[in-house]
Amino acid sequence: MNYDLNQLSEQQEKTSTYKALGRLLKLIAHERGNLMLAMVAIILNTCVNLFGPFLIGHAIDKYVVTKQFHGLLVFGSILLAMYLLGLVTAYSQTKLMGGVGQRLLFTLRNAIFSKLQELPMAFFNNNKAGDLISRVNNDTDKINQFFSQSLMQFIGSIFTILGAGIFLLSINLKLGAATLVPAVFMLFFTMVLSPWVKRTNAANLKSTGGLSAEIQESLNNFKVVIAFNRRDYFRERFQAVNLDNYKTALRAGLANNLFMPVYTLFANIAQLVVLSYGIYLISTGEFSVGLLVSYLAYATNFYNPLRQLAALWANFQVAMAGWDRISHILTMETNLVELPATKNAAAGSLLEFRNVHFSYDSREILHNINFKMERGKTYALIGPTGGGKTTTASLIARLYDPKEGTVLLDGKDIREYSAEERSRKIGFILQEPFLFSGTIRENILYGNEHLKDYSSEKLEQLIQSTNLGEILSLFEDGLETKVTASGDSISLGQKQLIAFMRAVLRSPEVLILDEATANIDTVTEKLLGDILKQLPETTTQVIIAHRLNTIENADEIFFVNSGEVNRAGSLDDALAMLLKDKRSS
Ligand SMILES: Nc1ncnc2c1ncn2[C@@H]1O[C@H](COP(=O)(O)OP(=O)(O)OP(=O)(O)O)[C@@H](O)[C@H]1O
Repeated sequence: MNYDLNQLSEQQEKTSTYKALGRLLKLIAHERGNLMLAMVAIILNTCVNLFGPFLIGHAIDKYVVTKQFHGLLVFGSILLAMYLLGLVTAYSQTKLMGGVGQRLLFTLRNAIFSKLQELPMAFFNNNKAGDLISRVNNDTDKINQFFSQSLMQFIGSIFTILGAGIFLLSINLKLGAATLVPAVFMLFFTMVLSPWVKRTNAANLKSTGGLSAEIQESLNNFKVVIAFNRRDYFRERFQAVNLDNYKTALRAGLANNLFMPVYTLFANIAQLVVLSYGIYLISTGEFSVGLLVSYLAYATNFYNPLRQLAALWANFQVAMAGWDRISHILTMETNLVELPATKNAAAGSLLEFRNVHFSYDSREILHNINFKMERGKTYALIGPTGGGKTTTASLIARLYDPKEGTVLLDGKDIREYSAEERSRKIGFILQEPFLFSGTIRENILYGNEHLKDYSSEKLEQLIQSTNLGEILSLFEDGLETKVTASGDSISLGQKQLIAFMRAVLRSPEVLILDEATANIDTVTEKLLGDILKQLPETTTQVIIAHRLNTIENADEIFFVNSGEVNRAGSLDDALAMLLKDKRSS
């Protein structure tokens, strides 16, 4: 599956707007009641606006021309009541649709975020966090803006246009037809221009995503930026994407604002037609002054909402471009599907790689790998940098699936385990452990749901009984030690210690340590070694290490390099293999 969202957008640029709209409307299907109420409000509002000019024209011909001014008072009162109804209906529809828009925003953000939680590593390897943030924050808001501010105006405008059109044609067919001719040109102009408007808006949203990704990258790497004094480097990169964003925004602005002046021109031409043709008809006695006044108002009522539609149409195109970007995420599926469980798992090795091939992209990283790991034993993976150790460990933890072949856990294809079962069985301490802002206690509880209701005392007892007490005592405030966002308030070694406690407390059947002690002093490293020795006898350990002293107690050593995983025999053999590799490279 292709997980690159930006590449996908290019391939699917021609998605039909109406299909996309259909899918979006499904998301607010449960708001049917509110939508209907808002619709009633907008229809009432439209009727008020449409009948006003008719009543005024009628009053002029019947009471002003004949000088019966008492009737004007009655009509004035009716008009006032209608305008008040207009106020109430306009307020109601704004309030109702504001709610619908905000709830849609809420639902969309939840849906995208839950989808992001389901997607596999490959998705995150292919997309920048900043771009994803922009989709969750910015693109969803574009849709909210359309629904809460524009949709009802949109529908209201269409009703007003239809109503005014009917009045125009029914008052005088010839004059009505002449008045509507400019509208046909407007329709044609809109149809031709819309796809381009949507494209320019999509390019602008993509560029906003790129801008957000750039900011995120430079903020994440601020230490390197400062240490190398390369602020100018990121400044230049930022300026480049900012400039691109500025240009795409200008283009989108130009596209969005092109409708309005053109529509205004057509509306003015229509007024000219009404005036000149209308005066001609009065001179021939076919038309009255009152009717012409009403007629001018209806022509305005027809063309003003059309002009408003121009602005709303641009908002609609922006919202649809945003929705395209969001729906690409929502339609993504994880490629790590769960296979139906087979009944009889053949008992045997705890872990087995059977004819495994793996590549991230086109370059093969692991080629036809076969090995077994037994329960309760300790295995070491060694090899040169970039040799494929972390990749092998990632396949054991099913962060990825092999392109070919099978990884078996406890005799069963690893794909048959549910994500919960698998993560209960396998503990993984990553090269760069990630901590959440909060306390050590909260970080330890992450992934250890069964300990959630433990009191601090009970948790401390457990920590002592699993021999982790000495590690915890290295932190001044124990379990309550504060960890700030992304764990920058503590050292890398301390992070590894917390990740170590988190993994050991889960009592996994397989514990993978990927360079897990690389940043820890020798005394503490020995302490961790002692704790590992005291893990249940059935725990299988897979240790990835560059420092050979950390693996001297391993039962078996695998040498991972150039797509192969080979048994290294003794520690001396492993060292010889490493040296040979160094010399030949
Ligand atoms: N997400 C990824 N996308 C594309 N290629 C990757 C990715 N992760 C790793 N690789 C490539 O796969 C190869 C093996 O990487 P891996 O991290 O497994 O090596 P390693 O032996 O663990 O290295 P180290 O000792 O430096 O941690 C490397 O050439 C690396 O460039």
